[in-house]
Amino acid sequence: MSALALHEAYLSYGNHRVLGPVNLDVRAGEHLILLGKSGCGKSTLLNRLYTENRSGCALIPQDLGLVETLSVYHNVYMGRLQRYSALQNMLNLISPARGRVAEVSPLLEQLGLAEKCFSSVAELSGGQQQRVAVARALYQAAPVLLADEPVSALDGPEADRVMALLGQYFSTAVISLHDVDRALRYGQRIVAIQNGELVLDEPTERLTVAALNEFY
Ligand SMILES: Nc1ncnc2c1ncn2[C@@H]1O[C@H](COP(=O)(O)OP(=O)(O)OP(=O)(O)O)[C@@H](O)[C@H]1O
Repeated sequence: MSALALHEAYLSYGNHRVLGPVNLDVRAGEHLILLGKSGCGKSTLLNRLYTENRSGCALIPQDLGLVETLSVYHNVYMGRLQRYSALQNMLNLISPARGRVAEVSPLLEQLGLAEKCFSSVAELSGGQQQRVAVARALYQAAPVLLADEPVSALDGPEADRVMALLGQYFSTAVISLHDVDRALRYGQRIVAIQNGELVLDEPTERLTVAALNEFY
């Protein structure tokens, strides 16, 4: 069953065509990794998938989309903002609801952020901020994850832990990465972008690091 699909799609900014025609079916239950040189169009593709499937997707954007003046807790809570009334959201902003804190805390624990729950995001390192964006996506618990280089600011072991966590929480995901070795370890299917086209679309088991390095 297809979870997300684009058929004969052209992705442009004004007159500048970035990708197209794009034909892509993301099947429910698969982890698809997007690879390709900087500027090839990975974010553009992820953003289009999100724009067309907003209600069913959790997005970790490349710029993280955090509110730096708010606490870690409040940023993670934003993953479920739509589930609550405006009044509940406002009250929670002033005084965090105990039940919600109890839901968010284990996620922060898993991401090594437990002690930062009520710190403002502005006070965190880049890697910590990236983990807050990951926690917000986990908390949202949407059927599909769209993630744009979600571990780029993390060291190797931490990046692997976060990738494993994303895999555990989301059965269906489209994730852009720059690390081909990690792509082979975490993806079931790899799509590479080059010169405005999806030039490779293969199950991971048919691919090697050397084959993927061709796209860099
Ligand atoms: N808002 C925008 N307006 C105009 N052009 C844009 C915009 N965003 C991206 N582009 C252009 O679209 C192309 C694809 O950019 P995109 O950010 O999708 O690449 P990417 O593969 O995600 O790159 P990176 O790996 O560096 O994040 C680039 O040529 C970029 O300059």
